[in-house]
Amino acid sequence: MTTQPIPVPIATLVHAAADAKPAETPAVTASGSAPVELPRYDRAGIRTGIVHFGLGNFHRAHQAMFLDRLLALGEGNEWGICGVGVMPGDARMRDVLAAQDSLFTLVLKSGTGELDARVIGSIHDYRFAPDDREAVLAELTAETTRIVSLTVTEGGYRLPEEGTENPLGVFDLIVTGLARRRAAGTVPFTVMSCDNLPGNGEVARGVILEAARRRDPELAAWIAENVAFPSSMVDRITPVTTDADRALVRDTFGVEDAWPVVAEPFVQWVLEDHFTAGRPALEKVGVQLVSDVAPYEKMKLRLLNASHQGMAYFGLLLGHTFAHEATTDPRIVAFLHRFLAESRPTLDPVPGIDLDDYVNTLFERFTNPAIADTLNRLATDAGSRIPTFVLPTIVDNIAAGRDVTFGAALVASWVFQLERDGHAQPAQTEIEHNLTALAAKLEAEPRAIIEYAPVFGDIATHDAFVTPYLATLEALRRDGAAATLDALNGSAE
Ligand SMILES: NC(=O)c1ccc[n+]([C@@H]2O[C@H](COP(=O)([O-])OP(=O)(O)OC[C@H]3O[C@@H](n4cnc5c(N)ncnc54)[C@H](O)[C@@H]3O)[C@@H](O)[C@H]2O)c1
Ligand SMILES: O=P(O)(O)OC[C@@H](O)[C@@H](O)[C@H](O)[C@H](O)CO
Repeated sequence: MTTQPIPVPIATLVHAAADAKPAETPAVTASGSAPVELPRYDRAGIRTGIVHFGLGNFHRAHQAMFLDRLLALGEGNEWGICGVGVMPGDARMRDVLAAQDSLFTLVLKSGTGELDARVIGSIHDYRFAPDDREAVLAELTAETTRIVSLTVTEGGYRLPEEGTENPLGVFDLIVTGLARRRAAGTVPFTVMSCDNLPGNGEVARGVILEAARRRDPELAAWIAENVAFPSSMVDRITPVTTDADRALVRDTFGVEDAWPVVAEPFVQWVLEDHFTAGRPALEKVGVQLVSDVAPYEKMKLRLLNASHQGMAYFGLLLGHTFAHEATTDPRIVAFLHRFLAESRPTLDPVPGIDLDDYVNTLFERFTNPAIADTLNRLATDAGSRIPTFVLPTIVDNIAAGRDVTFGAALVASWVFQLERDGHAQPAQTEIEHNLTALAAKLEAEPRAIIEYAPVFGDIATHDAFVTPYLATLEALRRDGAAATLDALNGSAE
């Protein structure tokens, strides 16, 4: 019989490790537990160099982990992270981080059952904008803050209507911070988007310049001239934390942690080396610094993220719950391979990457059962994800005169699933509410959703898309998902 370790609060463990002599390292973990790496660097010496908006699971599994690696090398004290939350739901992160000295456990789970646990110490502060807007602005105006990074989701890059104020919005805060730095003669920070958007740096730049222009065109011109907006490709599949994850961290590693993060071992960060006021030595910890990130981003968004969309709606329609279930269903595997074959001609050569190997690795990652990524997570906010991950491929293929049968079928799978089951999460945005209303009209007006320009642009004017889209939508209604996939997969053989 195995006995479970007596769990120790995460901050207690880390403080004990910091006080221990190097030779005593193993003794500081909870007795009887599997080993967990603890930060052994002096956290008291860390200063905020990065303010991060949208401190959720992905940031904690990715950027915070890379900075933790740098700190473990004895470098980067001036690049500590201060998280900022602006959404009401971020109050929970505020409370958890406050209760555990901003520490959390990152558990990497391989497909063959190995676990690797590390307590991450690079986040050392957090501000919740609804509590104290000025405290956020103080972080943004401090000369020592040299990078402002973002993971605020694809939908987070929409500005409110002109004339509508949102003083707690990410971009209002950033523009106010930049305006104050300009007035004080302080060098501006770099804005580093780490969201899954093509040209994420350019997208962030466009939104920030527009928010600044609404306030003061001269401020917008100063930002355009002086602020760097590097683009990046970021990758690590990071699901939502479950109670089972909390129990695993407690019972296997002996760590009491209210909000650990579980992720896959694979990690990649390709980043444009363009910074206004310096950057951490990220090249020492595995980040690829490049002059042009575009081919990497295009590959990742059009292959990985688009496949996530391809498995999500068909997977849910076939009764699956998890990504690894959907990607071991032969119907979905065949569909995804055909969809990827359609996408491949739209990619540019990617330095150092063989696309066949890349796709094979994707399937190994998707089928990792330990990650238990839910299709519901992948299906959330489809109104932002379909135009980001799927439509650009369709548009490029139409322009080149190539077939778009599988891209159009993917879109139809989303629309049919939306009509049948509604959104994966309760509708929050105006776009989601409008999509709900359009889905209710689909029976009489099958083009209702694809003519909705905020999501689809003018794609409904192209018969090359509309014809296969309507055919799949009709087949889904008439024959169901399994028969529709069989017909699609068979037709392409
Ligand atoms: N989870 C992954 O596998 C993964 C991998 C690569 C990239 N990403 C990127 O990171 C983003 C966040 O993913 P996550 O897993 O951390 O999600 P999460 O739900 O754990 O965290 C999202 C964070 O963004 C904030 N946010 C959401 N909408 C916002 C808005 N309109 N304005 C300001 N803040 C907002 C939330 O409050 C939260 O703090 C993704 O949308 C994607 O762009 C995620
Ligand atoms: O997080 P999103 O909204 O960009 O997209 C959902 C998933 O496709 C995404 O989180 C992937 O898991 C991730 O991009 C892998 O690196």
